[in-house]
Amino acid sequence: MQIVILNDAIEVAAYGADIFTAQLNRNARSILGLATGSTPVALYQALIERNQAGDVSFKEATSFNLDEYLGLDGSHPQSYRHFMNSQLFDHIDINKAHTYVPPGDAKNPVAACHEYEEKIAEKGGIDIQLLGIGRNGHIGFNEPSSGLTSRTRVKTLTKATIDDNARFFKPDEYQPHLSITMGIGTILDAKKVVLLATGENKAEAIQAMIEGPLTAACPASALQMHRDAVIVIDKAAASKLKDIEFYQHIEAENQKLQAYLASL
Ligand SMILES: N[C@@H]1[C@@H](O)[C@H](O)[C@@H](COP(=O)(O)O)O[C@@H]1O
Repeated sequence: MQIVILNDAIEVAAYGADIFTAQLNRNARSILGLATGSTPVALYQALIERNQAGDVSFKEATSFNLDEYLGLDGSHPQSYRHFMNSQLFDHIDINKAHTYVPPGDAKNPVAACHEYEEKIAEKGGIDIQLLGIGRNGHIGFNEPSSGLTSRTRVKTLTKATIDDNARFFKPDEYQPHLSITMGIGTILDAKKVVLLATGENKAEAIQAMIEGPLTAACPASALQMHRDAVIVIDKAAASKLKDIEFYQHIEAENQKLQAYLASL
């Protein structure tokens, strides 16, 4: 894991946007794995600005989202398809036919999960996967107890996640308790993984993910097994890490090494 600790959410979003911009400028046909939640919004805003300024293009890119609520179709304002359209796709030059979100209205959700996996494989796999993290350590909608090699499937949400996401729904609005989510195995197959987290309410999950044991009790801890996982967090989200100074030291050394390699 590469652990990058920055001052605040603005720096985290800019750092994440730099990684995605570099990826797309290296390979315009990149297969992007995208995420929802409030954390990536600022990163998407940065990408929209860069796209409109002509600094990065999504014209040739393809995207796969991590998850979707089961029971909501894409026109529902709380669906993740709607979120992606309004927060990113409507404002950039991506071909929407090349943006995939698990179908929350699938008649046969189990078959839809298999088809989603097949589609990812058909496109050649995900080059770079963006992730947030739930307070209970979930990634996508892989709640605690999720299999560490799981694939895209229907998952039941925990009460904690339903409560955390209730803020997006009106008090009398139906809030799904089921989802379709990429599995942890699906996420680990991405060539690169970038997890963003900000704020003190993520500090416990971040500590468990980085310093805790590899365990289904903290699904994000599976990223310890990924060969190219970058964890970008602000100081508040890093505040419960026991070895924070060591991680900062490693990153400083890493930057020196990168500068040296670039000078060769
Ligand atoms: N399925 C999403 C996750 O992918 C996301 O990481 C999490 C945290 O969201 P936020 O960034 O709003 O804290 O929310 C939802 O549960």
